[in-house]
Amino acid sequence: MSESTQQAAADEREVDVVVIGGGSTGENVADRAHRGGLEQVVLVEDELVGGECSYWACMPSKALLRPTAALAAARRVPGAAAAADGELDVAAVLTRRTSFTSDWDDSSQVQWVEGAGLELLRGRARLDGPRRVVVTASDGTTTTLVARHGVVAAVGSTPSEPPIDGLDGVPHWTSREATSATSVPPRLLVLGAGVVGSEMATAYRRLGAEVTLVAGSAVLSAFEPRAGELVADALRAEGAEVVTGSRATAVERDGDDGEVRLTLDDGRVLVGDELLVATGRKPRTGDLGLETVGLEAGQALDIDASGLVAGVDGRWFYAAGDVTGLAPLTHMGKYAARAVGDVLAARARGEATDEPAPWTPYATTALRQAVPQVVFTDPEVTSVGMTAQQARDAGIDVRAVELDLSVAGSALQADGYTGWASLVVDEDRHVLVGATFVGQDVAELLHSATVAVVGEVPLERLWHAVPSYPTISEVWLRLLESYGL
Ligand SMILES: Cc1cc2nc3c(=O)[nH]c(=O)nc-3n(C[C@H](O)[C@H](O)[C@H](O)COP(=O)(O)OP(=O)(O)OC[C@H]3O[C@@H](n4cnc5c(N)ncnc54)[C@H](O)[C@@H]3O)c2cc1C
Ligand SMILES: NC(=O)c1ccc[n+]([C@@H]2O[C@H](COP(=O)([O-])OP(=O)(O)OC[C@H]3O[C@@H](n4cnc5c(N)ncnc54)[C@H](O)[C@@H]3O)[C@@H](O)[C@H]2O)c1
Repeated sequence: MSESTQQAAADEREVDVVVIGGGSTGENVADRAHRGGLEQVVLVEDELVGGECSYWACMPSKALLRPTAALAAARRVPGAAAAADGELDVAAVLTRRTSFTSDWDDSSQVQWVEGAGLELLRGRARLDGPRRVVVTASDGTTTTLVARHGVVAAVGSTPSEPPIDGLDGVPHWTSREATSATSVPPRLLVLGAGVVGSEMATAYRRLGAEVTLVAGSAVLSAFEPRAGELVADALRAEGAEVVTGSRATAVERDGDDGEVRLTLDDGRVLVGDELLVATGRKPRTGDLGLETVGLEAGQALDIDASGLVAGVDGRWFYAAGDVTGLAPLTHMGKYAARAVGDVLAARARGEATDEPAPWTPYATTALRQAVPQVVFTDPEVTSVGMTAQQARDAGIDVRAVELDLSVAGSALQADGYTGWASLVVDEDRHVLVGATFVGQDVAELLHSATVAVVGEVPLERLWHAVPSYPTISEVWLRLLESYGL
């Protein structure tokens, strides 16, 4: 027992489960474990209950994007366009965004936690050896929890920034400032053209900023290459500058909020009034006490199919959500959370002792095989499963079919509709292992592809899933025809 734990011994309590992190993932683990029959489930949260998604990620970012997408959509439909020729009301957009974050107040989520029968403990949690968690409250008092059935790390991730000369000393935006800003900078530099960079470049361009998007790679390089090309084309068409294949080497700023100058590896210097660094995320495990259970501080937590962390003795330490480095998305964190909460309850009853088989109730198979994602740029980019290249790299005998998205439904949706779609087929099994749709309003098309991938529906049977006319879903028919059905 460490010195800090000895001091806190008077406050030591045994409980069923400790969930560290009250974000969307942690809330769901705790709820499922409790519903499964575990009475004393303690949720430990250091900041706002609800985590990144509610306050600085999904909700506010989509709230910034949605009004601009609605306006752009109306302007693409003659007749409606005439009624939509005014200016975007930026103040109203920001106000609505703030309402979606409940003004960064977590009272309603706290109410939900309490109503669900969970115990909320405010403070910073640290592991202190197997099954032990020391929680330090903001006034310095500590509580030691000893978990009978398990400890779950659902601590999320934080921005990861590249080593750029001067960056540490220059105040700049991360996704938190970009999603909570109270005004729009006249000129915004965005470093990183992944999901955060592409979405925020779209939002801020449409809110009136001059935007320059810079990436070492192509835009949205984790997706099919055509998806990123179409998003880059659209951003350029709306007046943003898109610089790909360039790395930033140095940054400087006049004072704390003056002009920012970003130097690129080809010598160019970009100038802006604000800089958003959106170059990926890292697991929030730097100060979690991982070394007290034989793991390395700062590492992503490697999990088995039931969420059990690899490299730790005994069956008590689980992880879910961004901290695992797998599919850092709210819906996938919650999917993993359901499995972990359920398996904790099952194992407390003496059931589910082995690692679960793929696609069985306690398994998180989709985390590795069928991750759906929507990027809310315009065009939207949606994908599930593997890109053609990823499938080839995995040794699958692949055939990819792709086409421009142009069907009666898309023509009706918007004049000049621009879109693209592809299917990645495993030729041995004749099933889909991946799909991508790009275009306005394709987000709702994605779940059909997810069902096809997860269900391993043979193409010959998929042929009988007839898309309604005239909808954008008709692209499914065109894709299957292109395949040769
Ligand atoms: C700008 C942006 C937009 C995004 N948009 C989307 C989207 O549209 N759709 C989507 O699916 N995903 C989106 N994501 C990803 C999504 O936000 C994350 O995948 C999700 O929030 C992860 O949830 P989590 O519960 O694992 O982690 P978090 O939400 O980060 O929650 C972890 C919680 O743990 C707490 N915590 C950490 N360490 C401790 C500790 N030691 N003690 C106590 N508490 C601790 C933190 O305070 C935090 O509340 C977006 C991300 C960003 C950055
Ligand atoms: N709609 C959504 O689902 C949504 C929205 C936002 C974020 N997210 C989640 O958040 C995660 C993090 O997003 P992100 O955009 O921060 O990361 P990301 O991994 O998607 O993209 C990082 C980008 O930074 C670039 N980059 C890295 N180092 C660089 C350097 N030194 N110089 C220039 N460019 C550099 C990369 O080339 C890439 O374009 C995503 O993986 C996603 O899961 C999801």
